[in-house]
Amino acid sequence: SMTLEHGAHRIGKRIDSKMSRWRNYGFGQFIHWGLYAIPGGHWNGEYYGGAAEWIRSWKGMPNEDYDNLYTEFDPVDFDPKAWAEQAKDMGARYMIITTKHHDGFCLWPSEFTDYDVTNAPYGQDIIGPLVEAYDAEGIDVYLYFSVMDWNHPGYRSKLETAEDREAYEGFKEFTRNQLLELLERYPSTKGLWFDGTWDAAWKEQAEFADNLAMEMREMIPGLIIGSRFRPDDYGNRHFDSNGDLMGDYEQGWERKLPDTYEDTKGNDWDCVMTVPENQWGYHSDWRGHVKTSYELIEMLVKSVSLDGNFVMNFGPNGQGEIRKEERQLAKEIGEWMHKNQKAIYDCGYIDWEKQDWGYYTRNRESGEVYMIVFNKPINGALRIKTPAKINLDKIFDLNGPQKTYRPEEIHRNEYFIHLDEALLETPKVIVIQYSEAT
Ligand SMILES: C[C@@H]1N[C@@H](C#Cc2ccccc2)[C@H](O)[C@@H]1O
Repeated sequence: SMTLEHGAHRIGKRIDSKMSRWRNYGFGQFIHWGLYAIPGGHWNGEYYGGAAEWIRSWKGMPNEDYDNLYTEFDPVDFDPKAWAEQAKDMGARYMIITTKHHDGFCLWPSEFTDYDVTNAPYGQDIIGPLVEAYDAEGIDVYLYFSVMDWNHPGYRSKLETAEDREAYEGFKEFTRNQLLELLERYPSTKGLWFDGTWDAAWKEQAEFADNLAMEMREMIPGLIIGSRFRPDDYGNRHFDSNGDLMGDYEQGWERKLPDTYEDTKGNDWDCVMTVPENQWGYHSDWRGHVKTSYELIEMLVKSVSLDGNFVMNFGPNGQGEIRKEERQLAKEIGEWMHKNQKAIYDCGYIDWEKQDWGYYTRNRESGEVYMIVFNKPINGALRIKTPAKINLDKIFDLNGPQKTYRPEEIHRNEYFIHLDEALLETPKVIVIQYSEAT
């Protein structure tokens, strides 16, 4: 392997209690909110087919028109307590809020730029009340921060001239100042979710990013930072030039899921997921497929079954309201979570052979296994194959009358259990208590 100054500084998972808390969340909420919510995917009567939070990059939106949107930002319906209660009811255990997206507009009063909420009609801090409201609900808050910043004069996507490099030094200082400012203002945050770090200019900043990450971790010991922040000595991100994960967990699963445990490389990871195909910020005209609560629950379950966290995105509108489609999804997912959260919280992967009926999760403390059944076979027989020396001691429904199942052995370590239900209305959880033969 290569000698790297600024590659991975740890091989394998973090095992401290703060990271265990992160690992056990299971379910999180992403919130993308900012100036892009005002146009909501339209400008001058034209429909923008891209991701709403990228509308500034569209030829139909002149940059100066976008950059002046801050003069209209006055979300009179913003109600952080209502958002936090909804997240609690949905069963989210952490929340990631965009403090600054690629456009550079800051949802907190920043000392280092005028392009922030204090200079908009709204005039007040948005991040502080959100942190407070979510902390009050016991939901941990993480701060999303885009390094790429289209508003800052020193930002460069690549460094070609001496002038570029000069300007970029100022941009790096600005970036550091804003990050330390966020940790100073919101010390209860548990971590940072970085984005906008794919530029060539940033990929040359291995030493700067490494030192900044260390500085932030000194400010808040145990701070959780994923694989999307630092480039290594050769500009590699997520995994360094030796293939080792950089940061505390893998942030590569954006709008996609791993299919097998091997795909996760045995690392901690999160999947961040949009409700439409590709809209993070508010778009008033969702086209194409909009995911149902069934699909989102399956993605959540699949994530946990593969040792990851699933983070579902919400995009409040320009008035600060959460749209009805998202409210309905939160309600439906919450109904399932209220009855089945035991199969999600504090759970992760178990190396039993995946079956067509659905997914296994395993509680990391108790060792209790959960079968989460999505696909009932025509004959109602659910196959269970375990590694050798595993005894199935007790099998019963998580909900409803405590129905117990008698496994029918069909081969060594292979069984059927038989469902009574003619039809499953929602994904069904069955509990397996097992022991290992000594
Ligand atoms: C978490 C998500 N990352 C951002 C992006 C992107 C992007 C942009 C261009 C090509 C590929 C990905 C989205 O705007 C959203 O914030």
